Amino acid sequence: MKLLTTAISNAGYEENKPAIRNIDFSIQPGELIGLIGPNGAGKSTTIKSILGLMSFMEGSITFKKGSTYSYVPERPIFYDELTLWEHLDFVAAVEGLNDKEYKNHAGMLLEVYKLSEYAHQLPSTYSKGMQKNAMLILSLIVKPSIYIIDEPFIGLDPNAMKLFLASIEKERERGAGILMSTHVLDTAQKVCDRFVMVNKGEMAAQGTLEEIREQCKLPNGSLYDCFHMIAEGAGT
Ligand SMILES: Nc1ncnc2c1ncn2[C@@H]1O[C@H](COP(=O)(O)OP(=O)(O)OP(=O)(O)O)[C@@H](O)[C@H]1O
Repeated sequence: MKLLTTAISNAGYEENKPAIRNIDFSIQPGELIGLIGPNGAGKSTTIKSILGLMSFMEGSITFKKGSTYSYVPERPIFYDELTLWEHLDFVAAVEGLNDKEYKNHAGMLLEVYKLSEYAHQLPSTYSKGMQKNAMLILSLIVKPSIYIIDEPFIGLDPNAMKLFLASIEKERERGAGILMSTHVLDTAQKVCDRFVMVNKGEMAAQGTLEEIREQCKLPNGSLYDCFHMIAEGAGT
C-alpha cells in the first residue's frame, strides 16, 4: 500500500528545458525517505513537482486515495499579521479539526517546543529556530498521511533536532510517510529507511543504505561516501 508514487518523466521551469528527468519512487506508510543530492541536483524541483507547482511536467504523481499531506518549507512562511495561535486557529478551521482536540494537541506541542509563552506573538518576532519549530507545529496538528519536509535540520540547535526527530518518529508509528530533503548526511544515515539520491537532475541511486552501497560499489561506505561517489564520480 503506497501513500505516494512519483513517476516524473521530466519537469522544468521553461518549456523543453527539463531540470529533472526520470524520478520514480514511492513512499509506504511509516517510511522515512531521505532525498539527497548536491546543490542544484533537483531536490527542490522534485518536491515542487510532487506539490503540483511546476509549470512544465510530464509524468504522474499519485497520492493514495484519501491521503493528506503537510509541506514544511526550508524557510518558514507566515502571515505577517497573525500570531502563532491565530495561525493554529486558521489551519484548524481550514482543515476542519475538532476544536477541543486540536487545542489540546496544539497546547501540548507548544509546551514540548517551548513556544507556549510566545504563542500570542507574531512569528516574525521569533528567532530562526523558533520559526522553524512553529512551522513544524502547524504541520503536526493536521496529522497528515504524508509529510514533505525540506531541509529540516538547518538552524535547529541539538535539543530542537532531538525534538524534531522524536516528533517524526511518533508520526511514523502512527503510519505517516515522510519525504525529507537534507544535506545532513550523518543524521539521515541514522534515521532514514530509504534514500533517493539525485544528481544532475536524474535519480542516481535509490533504496536502503545497503542497496545504495551496492549501486555505488562501496560495500562498507557511509551515506556520505556514496554521496561523494555520485556527486564527484569519485571513490572514497
Ligand atoms: N525558479 C527556477 N527557475 C529556473 N531554474 C531553476 C529554478 N529553480 C531551480 N532551477 C534549476 O533547476 C535545477 C535543480 O535545482 P533545485 O533547486 O531543484 O536543486 P536542489 O537539489 O534543491 O539544490 P539545493 O541543494 O542547492 O537546494 C538547477 O539547475 C537550478 O538552476
